[in-house]
Amino acid sequence: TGSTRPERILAAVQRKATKGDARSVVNTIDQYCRYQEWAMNVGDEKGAILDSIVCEVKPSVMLELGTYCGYSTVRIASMLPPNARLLTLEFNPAYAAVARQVIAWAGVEDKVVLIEGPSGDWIPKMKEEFGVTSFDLVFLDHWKDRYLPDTKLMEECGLLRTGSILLADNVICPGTPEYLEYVRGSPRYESKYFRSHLEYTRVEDGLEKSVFLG
Ligand SMILES: CCCNc1ncnc2c1ncn2[C@@H]1O[C@H](/C=C/CNC(=O)c2cc(-c3ccc(F)cc3)cc(O)c2O)[C@@H](O)[C@H]1O
Ligand SMILES: [Mg+2]
Repeated sequence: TGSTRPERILAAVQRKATKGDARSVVNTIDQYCRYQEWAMNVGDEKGAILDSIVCEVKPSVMLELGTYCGYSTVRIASMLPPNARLLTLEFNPAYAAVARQVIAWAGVEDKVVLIEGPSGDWIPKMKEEFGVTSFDLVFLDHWKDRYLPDTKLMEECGLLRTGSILLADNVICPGTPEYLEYVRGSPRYESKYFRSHLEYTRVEDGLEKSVFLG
C-alpha cells in the first residue's frame, strides 16, 4: 500500500523544512502543494488573510475545526503569544497522526491542543474537559455541511461571547450556502466577506468573518 497525500506532505516537511521553524514548515507545504500535488490547506493567499485576523484579534483561546495536516494549525500557532492556546479538532486518526508530527516539526506543540474526535462530540465537552469559558476566535475548515450545525452547537453550549469571531474557509468553493445564509441573515452576527482564491489556484474562494453580537 502506497503512502497517503498527508504522509507525502509530512515527508516533504521532514525533508525540506527547518526543524523548529514554523514559517519554514508553512512555506514547504505551500511549495509542495503548489508544484507537486494539490491539497486542501488554506494556503498562502487565504493564509495571509487568516494571519491578519489572528494578529488583529490576538486570541487567548482559539478553536480550529478540521486540522487535516496541521498547515493552518502551524500558521495560526506561529502568530499566537506564548500563553495563548489553539485547540484543534480532527476526527480522522491518520490525519491527526500526520498533523501531530507537522506541529512538532514546526515547534509549536506548546501552544496547540490537538483533540482527536468529531466536533459534535467534543464541542459540548470543551468547558468541562479543557476549562474553556468561550472562544475568542474559531476557524472553520472541516466538512462544509457541518459549519452551520457546529456554529449552532457552539451557541447552545455558551462557547461564544459578545465579540467572539468566526472565520470560515471555503464559503465560495466548495461553498457553504446554508452557513453563509445564517451568519449573513442573523441579527446576532456582523459578517464580512474577504475575497480571495482557492488555495494554489485562480478559482475564486474567500473567507467569511462573522462577529457574534451576543
Ligand atoms: C463528523 C464530521 C464533522 N466533524 C468533524 N470533526 C473533526 N474533524 C472533522 C470533522 N469533519 C471533517 N473533519 C476533518 O476536517 C478535514 C476536512 C476538511 C474538509 N475540507 C474540504 O472539503 C475542502 C475542500 C476543498 C476543495 C475545493 C475544490 C475542489 F475541487 C476540491 C476540494 C478546499 C478546501 O479548502 C477544503 O477545506 C479532514 O481532516 C477531516 O478529517
Ligand atoms: Mg479549506
